[in-house]
Amino acid sequence: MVKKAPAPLISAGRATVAPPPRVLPVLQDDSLTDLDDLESSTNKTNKQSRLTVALRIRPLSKQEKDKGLTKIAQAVDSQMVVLHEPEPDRNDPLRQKRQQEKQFMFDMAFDEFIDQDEVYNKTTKDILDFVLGGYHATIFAYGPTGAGKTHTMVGYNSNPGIMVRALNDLFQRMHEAAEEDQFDVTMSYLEVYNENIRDLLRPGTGHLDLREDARTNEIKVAGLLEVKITNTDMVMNMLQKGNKNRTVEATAANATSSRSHALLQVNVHRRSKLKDVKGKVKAGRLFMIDLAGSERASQTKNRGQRLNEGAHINRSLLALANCINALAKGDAKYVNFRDSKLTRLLKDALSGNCKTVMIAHIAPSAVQREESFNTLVYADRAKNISNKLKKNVVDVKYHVTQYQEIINDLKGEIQRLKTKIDDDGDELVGKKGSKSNPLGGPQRKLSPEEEARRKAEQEALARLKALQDDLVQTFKKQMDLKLELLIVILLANPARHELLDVENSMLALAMEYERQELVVKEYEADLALRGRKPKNLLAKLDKLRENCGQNSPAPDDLMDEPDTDEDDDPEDVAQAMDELTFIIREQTRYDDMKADIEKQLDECRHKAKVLEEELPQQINTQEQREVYMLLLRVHELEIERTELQRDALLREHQLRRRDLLLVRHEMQRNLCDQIITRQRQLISDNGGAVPEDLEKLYEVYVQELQLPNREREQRLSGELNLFRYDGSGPATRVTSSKSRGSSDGKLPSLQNQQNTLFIKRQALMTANRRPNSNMSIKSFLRMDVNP
Ligand SMILES: Nc1ncnc2c1ncn2[C@@H]1O[C@H](COP(=O)(O)OP(=O)(O)OP(=O)(O)O)[C@@H](O)[C@H]1O
Repeated sequence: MVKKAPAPLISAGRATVAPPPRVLPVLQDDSLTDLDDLESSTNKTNKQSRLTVALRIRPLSKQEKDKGLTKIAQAVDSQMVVLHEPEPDRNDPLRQKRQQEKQFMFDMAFDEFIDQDEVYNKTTKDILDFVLGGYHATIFAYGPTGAGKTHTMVGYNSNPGIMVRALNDLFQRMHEAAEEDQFDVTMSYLEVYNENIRDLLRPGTGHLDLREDARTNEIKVAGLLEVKITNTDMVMNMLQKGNKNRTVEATAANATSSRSHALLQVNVHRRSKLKDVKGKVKAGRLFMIDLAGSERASQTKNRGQRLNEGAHINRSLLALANCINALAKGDAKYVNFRDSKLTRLLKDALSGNCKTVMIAHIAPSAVQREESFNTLVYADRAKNISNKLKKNVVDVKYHVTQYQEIINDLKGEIQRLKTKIDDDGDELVGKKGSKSNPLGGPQRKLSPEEEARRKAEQEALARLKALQDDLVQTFKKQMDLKLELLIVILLANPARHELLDVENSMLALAMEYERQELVVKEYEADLALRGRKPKNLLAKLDKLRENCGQNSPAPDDLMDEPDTDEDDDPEDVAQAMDELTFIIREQTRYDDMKADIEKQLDECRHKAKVLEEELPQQINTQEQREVYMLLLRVHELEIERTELQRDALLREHQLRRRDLLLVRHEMQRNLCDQIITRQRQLISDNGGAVPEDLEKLYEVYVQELQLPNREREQRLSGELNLFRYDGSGPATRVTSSKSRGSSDGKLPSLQNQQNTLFIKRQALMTANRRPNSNMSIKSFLRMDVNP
């Protein structure tokens, strides 16, 4: 029996991991708020996450090259894979008629030149944030035997695969976050061999059973060893141990063929070291799976035991393929996960609460064409599978209690010490004064020095008390001000009385401003085209804003300046100006309120600092010092709590704002579409011929609309680089890199191009409105526009 090369040992930062907290059952928290970037790939309305599918093609092996095999599979770009037909058989007319190549699109495509690091970075690196944020994630390698699955997932000492890289990275990140959070990490490693589950970390335990948790529907392996890991060295040891125990044999198709499916599971419990009032623990889970490869007996030339293994492997992979088929059709109800242990283990990854990445593998040579084609088809189908994502938050009851206890203890301690100080003060007075002379004897007259000392002590005590009260007041005021500031930031429109909608309203104001500004710009452009005197309305608005900023006494007057032009402004323009004036004043008002509160807060902070410096000098006894320290601590804790609440609200607010921005981009996009479509219609109505280069540019535009986002950006910027409009003639296709873009060597921004289109459309419409005027397409194109 051949064993796989041991897992590599690469050292990385160590992270110390705290002992596991006592946990209550797993809660499902639907919020996805701390995963901004990853969330963009999930549908926010139903929190569905589509399975991410990557396709990797391995290089031809030396033996394949020696045999003169040619490559028929190729990644033509970062997403598209093409599978060519082998040389057509002249004697087979059916084959000759077959389409010469098949194209497949995936989320990512990696050709032979893409190294392990890049594959890891693109498929898995970001998933770690997901896991550390309390989500479940699975990365699994799929494909026929010898296609490179183990190479990708496990790798070699010198060139480790995803499992090692992910665990190293995980510990690195935990190390970086160790100041704020505590982590509790466990791992288990198992294989499914001949439909039996074996513990790779404790192979002596025999076959293990699968159980389904009736409450959570989670599949569990009974008796599987779960090792608590605290650093990367430990992880590497465990991985090496597990890989040594994995069943690997030489076949004709692969000298180190995995005869089993290997599943590495890492559980990460994360909780805040800060006094987290919510007391939640995020329970993330990462599955990394190296499947055995499907095989054809003719290719592997297996006999006996190997043949039996192959049959088991094929059967479980067939069950997996059936599940993929059913899930891709959206028939989640009728998916039969029970057909094999593999599919039962993968149930969550394929249809549950899990962010899943499938890395499909194919070999490039013509000999494996059938297997490659099948893999591509299944990988393609898998793209249609979606999972429902939920953050897994574990409630740790004692965490909250503990936090409350800290405050209660501190308060109790303060009370005890205060009482002690009072008693000491009384005792002091009793010893020295008449009121509580314990002996009841005649009072001794105090010497002038004693009298002066007593007076000084009393004064010091009174000062200390006053300072304490002052400090408490300042802390309170500071907290009030912080809250007030929060309210001001959030409260953009007092009329609506919706605290959390402030920034949204501000944004809405800004959007409305842009919209109204467009009306004014359009009007100014129209005036310019008609040869009328410009009104400089925008400059007036700028001035108004400037004056508002300087608190000029009567900004209203600016807008009431008599108009020198004989015509009044059209109604819509006048309305737009009114709106714009109103918006500017509103924005200025909110800016002022915000600045005012911030100033008060600064003053308060300063005062607190002075007091904090002053107070210790007045403290004479240890007890007083302790009271002071405890008081500070209590207030610090309370401020901390307020700040946490504020951060949470701000964060929520930022998310809303981002949503609004998306809506706004979409609106802009629609506007552009309308402009382009109507402009084309106008050209066609006027019987004008669209120049070829402009037509091509339009084709690019239409194609670009149909492309997925990332490719859209690349393609559009590439294509736009080829076109240039210099204002002096028809747009030209530019070939030399030097002459690309505008005169300053830069490509005009998309926004500028849209503005250009917009202004030209206006010009054409205005010109054609005039009697006896019909602007030609040529002059339209030649028009000198400076958007
Ligand atoms: N991207 C790659 N670059 C270089 N060599 C590769 C690559 N992928 C695979 N190989 C090599 O191809 C051979 C087969 O790869 P591997 O064992 O990973 O295949 P597999 O899909 O896991 O096969 P099986 O299902 O039989 O276990 C190995 O010698 C491996 O080193």
